[in-house]
Amino acid sequence: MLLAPRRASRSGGSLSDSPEDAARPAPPPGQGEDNINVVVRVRPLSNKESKAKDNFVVQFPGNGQLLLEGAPLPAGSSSPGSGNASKSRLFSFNAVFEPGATQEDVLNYSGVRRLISMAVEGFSCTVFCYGQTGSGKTHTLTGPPGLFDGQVDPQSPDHGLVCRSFQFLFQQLRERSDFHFVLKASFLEIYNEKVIDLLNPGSARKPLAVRWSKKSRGFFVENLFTVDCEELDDLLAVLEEGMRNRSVGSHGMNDHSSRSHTILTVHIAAERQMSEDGVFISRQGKLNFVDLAGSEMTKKTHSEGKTLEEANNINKSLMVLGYCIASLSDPKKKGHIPYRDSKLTKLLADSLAGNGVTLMIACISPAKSNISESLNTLRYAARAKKIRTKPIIMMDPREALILSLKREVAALQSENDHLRGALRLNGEQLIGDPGAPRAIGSPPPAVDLERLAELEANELAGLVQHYMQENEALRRENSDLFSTREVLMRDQDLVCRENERLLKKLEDVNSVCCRSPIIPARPTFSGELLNMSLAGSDMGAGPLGATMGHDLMASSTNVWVHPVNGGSAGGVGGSTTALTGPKFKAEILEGRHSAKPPHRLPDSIQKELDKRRIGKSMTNIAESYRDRMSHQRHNSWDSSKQGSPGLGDPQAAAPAPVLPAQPHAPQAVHG
Ligand SMILES: Nc1ncnc2c1ncn2[C@@H]1O[C@H](COP(=O)(O)OP(=O)(O)OP(=O)(O)O)[C@@H](O)[C@H]1O
Repeated sequence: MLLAPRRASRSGGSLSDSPEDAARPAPPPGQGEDNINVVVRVRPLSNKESKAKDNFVVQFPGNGQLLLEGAPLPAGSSSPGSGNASKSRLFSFNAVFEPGATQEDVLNYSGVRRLISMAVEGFSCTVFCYGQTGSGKTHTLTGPPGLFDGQVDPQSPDHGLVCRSFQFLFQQLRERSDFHFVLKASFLEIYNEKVIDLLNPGSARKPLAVRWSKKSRGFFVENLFTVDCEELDDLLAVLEEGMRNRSVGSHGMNDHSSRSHTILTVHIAAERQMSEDGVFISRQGKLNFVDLAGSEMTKKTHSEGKTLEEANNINKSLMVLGYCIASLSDPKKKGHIPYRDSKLTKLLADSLAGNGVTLMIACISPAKSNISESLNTLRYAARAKKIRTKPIIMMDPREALILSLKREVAALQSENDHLRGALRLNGEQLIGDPGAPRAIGSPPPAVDLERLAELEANELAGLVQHYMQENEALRRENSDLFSTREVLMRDQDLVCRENERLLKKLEDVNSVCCRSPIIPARPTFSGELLNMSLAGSDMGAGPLGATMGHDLMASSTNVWVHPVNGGSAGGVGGSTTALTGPKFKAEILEGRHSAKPPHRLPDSIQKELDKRRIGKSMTNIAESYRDRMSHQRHNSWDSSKQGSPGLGDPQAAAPAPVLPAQPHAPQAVHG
C-alpha cells in the first residue's frame, strides 16, 4: 500500500493550522506580544549528496518536531576515549516542512498568509530565510535558479513564497473594497556591508546610506527607489528586476550562491473614510522578504579572493545577527542589543524586536555531511523562537485615537447587548431597553437582586451605566411633569378667582332679590335642579321627563323656598310649571300665591337644603366653570382637534367632567 508522503507537520503554535486560519483577523494594536514564529524546511538531498551516498540524518516525529540524529556534542562534553560522541537532538517549531513539501505547502502552512493579512491591516511584517549556504533559502523564497531568466511565467509551480504571497496579497486587497490601497515596492541588497538599490543600481552600484529616523524611530535607507505598484504584474516586475540585479556567485557548495542579503519590501498604505463627516483612517503596513546569504565554512566552499571576502562579510553580519538574536531571546540580558554593528541588523531591528510580526524560515540540508551547520541553524532558530515582539499598527496618532475610540464604543455596545442578554431570566426582561425611549408612567425596570452577586465586574459597571442613563431620562421626565403641574396650578388659580367673582355676583343678585318689595322670593335651585329645570320643557315633553319632573317635585327636599317671603310653589306635589312658568308669574302678580302663608319645611330638611344650597351650588358653578376652562386649555394645547365644543356650544353647558386628577401626558404639553 502506498502512503501519501507527509509533507508538513505543525505544532499548536501561533501560526495557522489551515489555509483558512491564515486569513484570520489580526490582533488589535498594542495588545499583547507575539513570539517570532519559526518554521523549518528540510530540502531533499542534492545530487551531489546522493551521489556521495550521504546519510539522511533528519527525522520527523510530527507535531512540529524535528529529530537530528547523531548531532555532534559540543567540544569538551564527551568523555575521554568515547571517540566522536554524538546524540540525537529533538527540536520543536511552529511547523516543519519535509523534503516532499511543495512551494504551495509552504504558503499554506507556514503562517505567511496570516502575516500578509496583518500587513494589510497595517502591521510591519517580515519573513526571513536563514541557513547555511545551499540549504534552500533562495529556493524557498523565490524559486530555483534560472526561474527569472527570460520570460517569467507567473503560474509556474516553481515560484517561491514571494510570488505566491503577491498573488495572495492582491486577493486580500480585492476583498477589502472598503479601503483604498496604495502599494509601493523597493528591493535592496547588502553586499559586502554596502546597501545597493536593486531597482536602480546604476553602473557604479553606488551604495546608499542607512540612517536613523527620529519620526519613525527606526533605521531607513536614504534615497532608496520605490516603485508604485497598481497591479500584480507591477510587483512581479519588481521581483524579476531585483532578482536579475542581485549578486550571485559560485562556490564549492552552490553553483548559484547568493553573495548578498536581499530585502524586498512592499509598503501597503490603506485609507478608509470612517464617517460621513470626512474622517479618514490611514495605515502603513509593510511586508519584508529577507533572503539572507548563507553562512559558509570557507574550508568547505573553497572560497578565495572575491568570494572569500564576500564570505567573510556574510559571516560577520550573520554573527552580529546571531548576537542580537541571542540577546533578545534571553530575558536576563536586558542590556545593549548590537543592532548598529551591521547594516543587516540595523534594517532588521524592527522586525526582530520592535513592533513587527516576524516569521523565520530556517532551511537545512538533511545530509550527514552538513550536520554541524544544520545543528547551528536549528539552535539559532530555537533561540529566535523565544524572541517576543510587540506588534502595533502603524498609523497617525490622531487617527489611532479615533480608531481606538470607535473600537471602545463598539466594545461598549456589544457589552451592553451581552448585559441585556445576561439579565434576561426565564425569558422575562429584567431591565428595559436603554436604547428605546422610555414611556412615561411605565414601571421602573426591575432587577433581580440575587443575580447581581453573580454578575462580573464589567457587567455591574454596565448595569450602573444603564441606570445612570435611565436616571437621566427620569430626571427629564420629572422636569416635564413639574412644568405640567405648574401650568395646571396656574389654571386652578384662575378658576378659583373666577369662582370667587361669580359667587360674589350671585350674592349681590340674591341680596337685591331679598330686598326688592315687588320681586317675590325666587326659588333657588341646586345646580342639579337648575340644570334639569332649564331643560324642563324638553324633559317634561317626554315620558322620561315627565317621570323625572314628577319625582323631583314629589321630593320637596330639592326645593328651597325663601324663608322670609315664603314659597308659593303650592306645597309638596305642586307642578314645576306652577313654579317657573308664566302662569306662576301671573299668579304672583294677582297676589294669589303671596297671600298664602309660607310653607314651612321641617327644620332638619330645611337645614339640609340650606347646606346644599350653599355647598352644592358653589361646587357646581365652580365645576362648570372649570370645565369650560379645561376645554379652552385643551383646545390651546391641541390645535389640531377641530370641532371641539367651544363656549357657545350647547355641549359646553352639559355637566363637565371634573379636571383630571392625572397630570396631562407630556406629548400634549410639548405638542
Ligand atoms: N526544497 C527544495 N526542493 C528542491 N530543490 C531544492 C530545495 N531547496 C533547495 N533546492 C535546490 O538546492 C540548490 C541550492 O538552493 P538555494 O540556492 O536556494 O540555497 P541557498 O540557501 O539560497 O544558498 P545560498 O546561501 O548559497 O544562496 C538549488 O539548486 C535549489 O534549487
